[in-house]
Amino acid sequence: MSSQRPTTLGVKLIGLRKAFGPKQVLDGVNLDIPPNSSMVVLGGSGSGKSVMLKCILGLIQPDEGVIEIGGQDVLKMSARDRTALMNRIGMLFQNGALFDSLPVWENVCFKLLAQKRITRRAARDKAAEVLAQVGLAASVGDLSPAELSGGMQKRVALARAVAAEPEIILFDEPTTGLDPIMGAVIDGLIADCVHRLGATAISITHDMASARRIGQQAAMLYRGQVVWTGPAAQLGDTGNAMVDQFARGEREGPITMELRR
Ligand SMILES: Nc1ncnc2c1ncn2[C@@H]1O[C@H](COP(=O)(O)OP(=O)(O)OP(=O)(O)O)[C@@H](O)[C@H]1O
Repeated sequence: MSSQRPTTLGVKLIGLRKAFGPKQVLDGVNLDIPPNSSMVVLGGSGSGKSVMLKCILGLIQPDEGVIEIGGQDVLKMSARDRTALMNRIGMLFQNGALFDSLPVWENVCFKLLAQKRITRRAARDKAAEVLAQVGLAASVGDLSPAELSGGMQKRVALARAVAAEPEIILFDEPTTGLDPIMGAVIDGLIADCVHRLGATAISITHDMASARRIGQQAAMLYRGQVVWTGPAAQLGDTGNAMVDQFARGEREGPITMELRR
């Protein structure tokens, strides 16, 4: 994969709302992720982080609000234009979501093969090239995902997310379940891939070390809204009691008190 132009695609969410039944999960989310920047999104379990990513990806239709990608309102686009735009986005799903019925190389090139952008023979070579970028030997391409360790599965999932050279990449908890060293390795690979592609990145993580490694900016979702944005390097020392409590993992603070009510 050659080094690419920095993307011109940024993502802007304006007043995004989504309810499931009586549960208002997103309640007016505003967030601006400029082109070629990296944003990490924090928030408690069930705060709507994955729902937000799925809205951006077009997998969930929001009830209200605007999703602008590259300055265009995607909710008002024709289905065809939207599909073309979505093809410029890659996603690393929580738990990898690899297909055990396919060998690793087909997983890595799944999107390119499905869209007939590549022959099967070329896909094998492409998979070997992208696997090398995440530190895996070409021979791993012939294995089933079920034969791999958790860390290797995350590398394969990362390879799959970047194989089609997306301009926007969404990462949903890319290091959850890994030991701290493997987590740091995956963070390094994520940062390398995003940099090489010149991509815009949005990552969900519960790991503050990871957030500081992969994010320039951070945002915190709470009660369906973004309550803080700022430099990821400041996490734990932002001066915002809610964010600092969350980043430091402290039991006492505004978030606990609300839970006790
Ligand atoms: N398709 C769906 N149908 C109904 N409810 C849903 C659906 N998707 C998500 N939810 C609900 O929306 C809420 C937010 O879910 P979401 O997965 O976005 O949380 P999260 O912030 O990513 O949490 P975690 O950190 O635990 O992964 C949860 O209460 C969840 O049950």
